[in-house]
Amino acid sequence: MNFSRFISRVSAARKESPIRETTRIKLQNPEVISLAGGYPNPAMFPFQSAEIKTRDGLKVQFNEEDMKTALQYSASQGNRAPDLLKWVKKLHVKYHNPPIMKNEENEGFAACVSCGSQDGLIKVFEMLVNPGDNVLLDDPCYSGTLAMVKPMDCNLIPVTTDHHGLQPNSLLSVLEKWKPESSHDPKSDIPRVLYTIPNCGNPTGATQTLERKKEIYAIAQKYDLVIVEDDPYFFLQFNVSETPSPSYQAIDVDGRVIRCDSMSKVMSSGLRIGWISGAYPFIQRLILHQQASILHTSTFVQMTISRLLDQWGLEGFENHTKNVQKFYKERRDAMIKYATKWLTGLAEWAEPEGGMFLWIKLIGVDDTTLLIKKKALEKKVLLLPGSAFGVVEGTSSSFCRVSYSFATDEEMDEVSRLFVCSIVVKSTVVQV
Ligand SMILES: Cc1ncc(COP(=O)(O)O)c(CNc2cc3ccccc3n(O)c2=O)c1O
Repeated sequence: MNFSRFISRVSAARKESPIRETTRIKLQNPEVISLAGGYPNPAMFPFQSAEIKTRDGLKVQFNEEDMKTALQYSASQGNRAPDLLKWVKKLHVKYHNPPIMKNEENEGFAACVSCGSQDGLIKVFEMLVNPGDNVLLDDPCYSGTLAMVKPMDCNLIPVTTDHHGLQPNSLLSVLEKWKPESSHDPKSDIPRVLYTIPNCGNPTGATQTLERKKEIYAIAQKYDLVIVEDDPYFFLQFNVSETPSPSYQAIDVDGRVIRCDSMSKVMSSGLRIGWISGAYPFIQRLILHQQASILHTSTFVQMTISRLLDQWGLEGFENHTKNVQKFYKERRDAMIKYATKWLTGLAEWAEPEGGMFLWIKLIGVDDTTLLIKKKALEKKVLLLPGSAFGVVEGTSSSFCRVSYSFATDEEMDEVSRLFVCSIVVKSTVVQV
């Protein structure tokens, strides 16, 4: 892989901060007496100890000595002591077994902890995209990603999806405008980046089959694309009996996959823990970005997560994720029950295989925006119109996104009933 082909001008210009370099040296050589870094003295921190109880009766405890570490600056890449990065590697060996782990150190597997995958994702785009670039994305696309890339003055190219996610033929038809060999021409405007949500998509709930992932990966090899796989719902796949649908990282023999993971759906969304992983040449650029932006993700939060994982072990984490899968599957089933009860004949949908979202198409409604923002709201129903997820600004959408993660059965029943009222009122207006 020619990694430098993918690095933006801004990212290529980043250099290691001298201050952060001293942090790295000190962490790697604890015996060194350092007067270099501007570390505040922890004796002046007001917090002395902490204890967090878990639902399964465990305790994550921080004594006075622990707090000196937990409340102090730490390495930009992520905590090494105690070691969240160790856990990241263990989880990736278990769930993805990335082929690049066999590569030489300088092109092998690496990871950088971020404040949620959103923080990591915007840094990935800033690492890969120059103004004017052509960027390929799932369409519809997670609105949080659109908020990142739309201001970047690049040309966003939608790639059609269906209830199995990204369509390989759609990707091919978009790329046929270029010759694959154009990827060797630095002056060509051939796309270099494909962003996709491989499993339990937002907003569609779609999961790409392994066959599709292999087809798409082969296309990425042919046209020399980097695949940014944004996979915060990986652990929310409902096929709890089998192993989760493999990630792109699991089939990435070239080092062209940059993977975004999140703990938001399985551990906590407010603690803001995620990580970006992939080949070291990419992760190295992200670490430099962390040094220049947030310095590092909260040391205390990283230690909280790693200390719980130390107690759980991989088996305990697996048991927890199976509980999470079971919970969201039950919520999905309830949402389908009430949507079927109230919306049959008025709307259609594909049953999500995981995640938290149901993507509903209203029959006979060209664009749901006004219906959702006005009619539904008048009935005290708040949903998201499909237009919020369109790659191309102003695109109409017959869809709306429903999140079933929080609502009770009663709320789902009532929302579906009220939503029908707003649709029926709308269609009455149309008849008149
Ligand atoms: C595909 C995809 N990629 C990345 C992220 C960000 O995850 P994190 O930074 O690791 O927590 C997300 C989170 N999606 C949402 C978040 C959210 C937060 C408050 C209120 C509403 C929210 N709605 O609606 C969302 O869809 C996502 O779906």
